[in-house]
Amino acid sequence: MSDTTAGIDSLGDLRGKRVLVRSDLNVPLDGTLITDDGRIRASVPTIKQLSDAGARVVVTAHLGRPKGSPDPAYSLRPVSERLAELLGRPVAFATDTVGAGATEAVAALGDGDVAVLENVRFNDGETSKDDAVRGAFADQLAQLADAFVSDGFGVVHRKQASVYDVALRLPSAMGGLVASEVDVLRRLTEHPDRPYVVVLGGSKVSDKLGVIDNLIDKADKLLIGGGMVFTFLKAQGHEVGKSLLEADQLDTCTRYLTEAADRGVEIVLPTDVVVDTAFPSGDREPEPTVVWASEIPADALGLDIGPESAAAFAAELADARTVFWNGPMGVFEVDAFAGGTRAVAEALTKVDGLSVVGGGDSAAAVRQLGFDEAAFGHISTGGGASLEFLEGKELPGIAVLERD
Ligand SMILES: Nc1ncnc2c1ncn2[C@@H]1O[C@H](COP(=O)(O)OP(=O)(O)O)[C@@H](O)[C@H]1O
Ligand SMILES: O=C(OP(=O)(O)O)[C@H](O)COP(=O)(O)O
Repeated sequence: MSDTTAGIDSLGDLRGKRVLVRSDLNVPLDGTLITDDGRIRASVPTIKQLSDAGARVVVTAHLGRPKGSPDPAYSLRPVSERLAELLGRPVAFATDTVGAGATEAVAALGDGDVAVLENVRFNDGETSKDDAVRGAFADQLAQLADAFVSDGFGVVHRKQASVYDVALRLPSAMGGLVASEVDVLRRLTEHPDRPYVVVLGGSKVSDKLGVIDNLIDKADKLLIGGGMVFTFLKAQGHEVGKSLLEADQLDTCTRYLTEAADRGVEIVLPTDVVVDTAFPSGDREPEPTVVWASEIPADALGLDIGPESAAAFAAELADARTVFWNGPMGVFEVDAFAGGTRAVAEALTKVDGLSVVGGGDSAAAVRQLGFDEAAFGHISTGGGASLEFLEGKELPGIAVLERD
C-alpha cells in the first residue's frame, strides 16, 4: 500500500458539499442498549472534521449481520443517538438507507449538519457477490453525495457496496481512522520483533480459519481459543459435544496443523475448556464445568478455555516481543466464561514489546473487563480487517482508494 493515499484535504473545499462517510458503527447491543461505544467514539474525529469544514455529512454504516432486509433488532437509531451525544450536536436519522426517505433527510441538511442512514445491510445489494447488483445499490448511495470518505477500518476487508463500489463512483478519500490504523499495523508487518505471537478466538470461525494459512508464514506461534478451538479439536479426533463447529473445515484444520509443524510454527490449542449444557441466556444461571479438551461430554458446549490453558497461554505471551490478538477466548460477556479472555488481556498488558488488540468484541472485552486501554500498544477497531492486513492481503476498501 502506498504512503500517499489521498486524505480528506484532497477533496478540496467541502463547505456545502454532501459527503458520504462509511464508518464502522457495529457496536455490541443488549436490546437497544449499547454495551460498548468504542467504535462510535473512534468514528467521531472524522465526522467532526467534516462537519467543522462545513460539509453536509451523511454517515453510512452497518450493524450486525441482518439478512438483506429491514430488521428492527439491527436498527442504527440507538447508535445515531449516541453519536449525537458524543458529537455534542443534533444528528438526523434517516429510516431508509437510499430512496425517498434518505434523499429527503440529506436534502434537509445545512452546512455542517450530520445525518445517519439506516443500516446499509438492510439492502441485499450491499453484500451481494454479484458486481452488477452491488453496483446498482452503490449508484443509489452515490446519488446522495458529492464525495466519499472511507473511515470504517473494521470493514475495509469487505468488498461491499458502501465500502468498495461507492468509491468507484465519487471523488474519494481515506479518513483519519483508517490512516492511523494502517500506520500502526504496518509496524507489525515490517520486521516485527520476535517471538511474534498471534492469538485468535471469537465466533466468526469461518472468516478466521481462513487467515491461519498466511499467518503460519508470518508468526512464530498461534494461540487458538474461542469458537474455533472446537474445529481443531474435532480434526484431532476428539468429540466436541454441542460446541461451535465448522464441519466442512476439518480437513483444512488438519492441514494447518501439519503445515505449522513442518515450518516449525507452533499452533497452541487449549488442553482444558469450560463447558455448560446450554449457551448462556438470561433464563438460567450458568453452570460452568472445567473438562479436558479431549473429553468434552456429548451434551456440553465449550464456552471458554480452561484455567490450565489460560495459564499456559499467559506463559507463551510472557516471552513474546510482538503480539496481535483478535477474538475473545470465550463468551466473556458472562463472567463465568470470561476467565480465559481476562488472562490473555492481562498477559498482553505485560508484553515487553508491541501488543495490539483488534476487533469490535475484543476491544469491548478489554474495556468491559476493566483494563486500562493505555496498557496496550494499540487497540484496533477492526478484527478481521487487521488480520487480513497482517496476512499481507490487498484490502478492497483500501485498494479502491489507491487506484489511478
Ligand atoms: N466458545 C465460544 N462459543 C461461542 N461464542 C464464543 C466462544 N468464544 C467466544 N465467543 C464469542 O465470540 C464473540 C466475538 O467474536 P468475534 O466477532 O469473532 O470477535 P471480534 O469482534 O473481536 O473480531 C463474542 O461475542 C464471544 O461471546
Ligand atoms: O465487527 C466487525 O469485524 P470484527 O468482528 O472482525 O472486528 C466489522 O464491523 C465487520 O463486520 P462483519 O464481519 O459482519 O463484516
